[in-house]
Amino acid sequence: MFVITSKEMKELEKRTITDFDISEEILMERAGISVVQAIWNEYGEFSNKSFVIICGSGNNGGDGYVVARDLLNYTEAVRVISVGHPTTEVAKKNYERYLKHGGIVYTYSELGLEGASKIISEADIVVDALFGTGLNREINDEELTKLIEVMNLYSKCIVSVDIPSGVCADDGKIMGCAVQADLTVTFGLPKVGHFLFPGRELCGKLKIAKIGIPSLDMLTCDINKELITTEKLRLPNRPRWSNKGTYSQVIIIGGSNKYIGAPVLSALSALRSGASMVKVVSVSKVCQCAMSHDPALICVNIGEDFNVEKLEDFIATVSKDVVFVVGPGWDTQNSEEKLSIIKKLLLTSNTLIIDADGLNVLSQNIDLLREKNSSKSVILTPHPGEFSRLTKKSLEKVKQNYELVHEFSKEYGVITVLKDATSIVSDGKKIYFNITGNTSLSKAGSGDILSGLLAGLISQHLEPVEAVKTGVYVFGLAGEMVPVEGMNSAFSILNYIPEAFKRLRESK
Ligand SMILES: NC(=O)C1=CN([C@@H]2O[C@H](COP(=O)(O)OP(=O)(O)OC[C@H]3O[C@@H](n4cnc5c(N)ncnc54)[C@H](OP(=O)(O)O)[C@@H]3O)[C@@H](O)[C@H]2O)[C@H](O)CC1
Ligand SMILES: [K+]
Repeated sequence: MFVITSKEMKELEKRTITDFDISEEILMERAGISVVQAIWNEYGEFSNKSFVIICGSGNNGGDGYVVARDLLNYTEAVRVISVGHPTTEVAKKNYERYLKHGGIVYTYSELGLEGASKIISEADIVVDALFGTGLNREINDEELTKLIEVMNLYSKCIVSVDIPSGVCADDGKIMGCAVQADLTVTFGLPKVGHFLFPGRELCGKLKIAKIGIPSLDMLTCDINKELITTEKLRLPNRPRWSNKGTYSQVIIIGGSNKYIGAPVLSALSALRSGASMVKVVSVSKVCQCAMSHDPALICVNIGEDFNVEKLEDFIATVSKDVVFVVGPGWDTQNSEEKLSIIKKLLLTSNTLIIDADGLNVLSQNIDLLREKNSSKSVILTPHPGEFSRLTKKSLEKVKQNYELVHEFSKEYGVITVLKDATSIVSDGKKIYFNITGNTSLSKAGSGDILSGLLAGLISQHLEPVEAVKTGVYVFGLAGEMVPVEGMNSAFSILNYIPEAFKRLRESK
């Protein structure tokens, strides 16, 4: 499903109006009616319910007046609190129509905070039509801030029109203060702010209503952002005649005497996601740990401690058809030598996933990525801390920064997975958001599982970007399958990976 910014939404709206002769009025009418329908579907019939609609001065408020008018068809218990007189032609029209239908409007300036609080607390459902995609600055007006606080404090239930007022549609950030909705009904296509935190949390349940905007193909509009959903995801093809040689080997280079388990988690995850042969190349203790967990793993022991020559010798023997994962549990000692290993791996034509300390080492010389073999796919799987080191930008600046993920991937010719509660993937062309998962994944070791899972999918010949999309989605699903959220070790997530794949296969 495509995801858009407020600017893109305005462009789609404009083309719908000019190229398809569907007026702004029709769009607003349909937007308002779709909110009423969504409320009915969610909360049941209206005869025993009371409503208050908080309308701002723009078209979001205009939608609110349509909602109010349509609700009058079902109940008399409808009130509007207007915050500023409607300023656009269509909003004005719908304000007038509501009045003509006998609708009651209180102005916030006359009611004051106390009066507004009373009306809000008495209503069963508060419809938030204060600001939508037109919010263009921080809300710093004291009276507005107080109103939003009162809505959050006293409402029994809030339904936001398009987006919770105060949430920036383009990045999900709170612009001073914001409404916490129970249900949000958006129009046409979801906006980025619906999927990035805190906006994602403030939406409550999200419904996407069709209001008559033609498809992107018809509008000849190129949108480069998508939400990862099951329909388009690819799964590996495993022909019945295949044998272990049909698939690529997965080779995990990582682990240290400090972090013994990380590469083992990665390796076990690769097996769970379908890899046929997984090697762990590491120090003795890691190899022992790997063997004790699964004798089917193949270990290449480089000695008691990190040994660059032995690693180089091993890499020289590796055939073409391999997926490398470098970094889980590596630690950052001997970073110069480790950097030289990454350089060697970048020169092979095999797919390379760089994770964890592999990324921390790489951040000392990011330009190494420019030397990669041109036919090669490189995947980086940073969490925000690692991405901050890679880009030399503050954590604040990189968190959820989908444009940066996009630019970085384009600049270095890599696929980047910025892992977070909403993960962001880019191959430098498109941007994908993944929203599966929960806090069962917020655990040490879960990143190692993801890198192994991606390697397992690529070993079964999925295109790297397809593997990444499927991988992050399935990884999230596996996290959601933990019986009690958060009460788990990362290790237990491994058990849910096959089941998560099954669920994805069945849902297609
Ligand atoms: N896009 C579509 O296809 C459709 C959209 N609809 C609805 O329209 C809104 C967007 O409407 P718009 O009029 O562009 O914007 P808003 O209603 O969200 O807000 C604009 C008004 O708010 C003022 N504003 C903005 N930021 C602040 C702030 N921080 N503090 C105070 N006031 C603020 C702004 O004032 P200006 O001074 O900047 O002019 C405007 O007065 C969309 O979200 C949908 O709900 C359609 O009806 C259906 C089709
Ligand atoms: K709103």
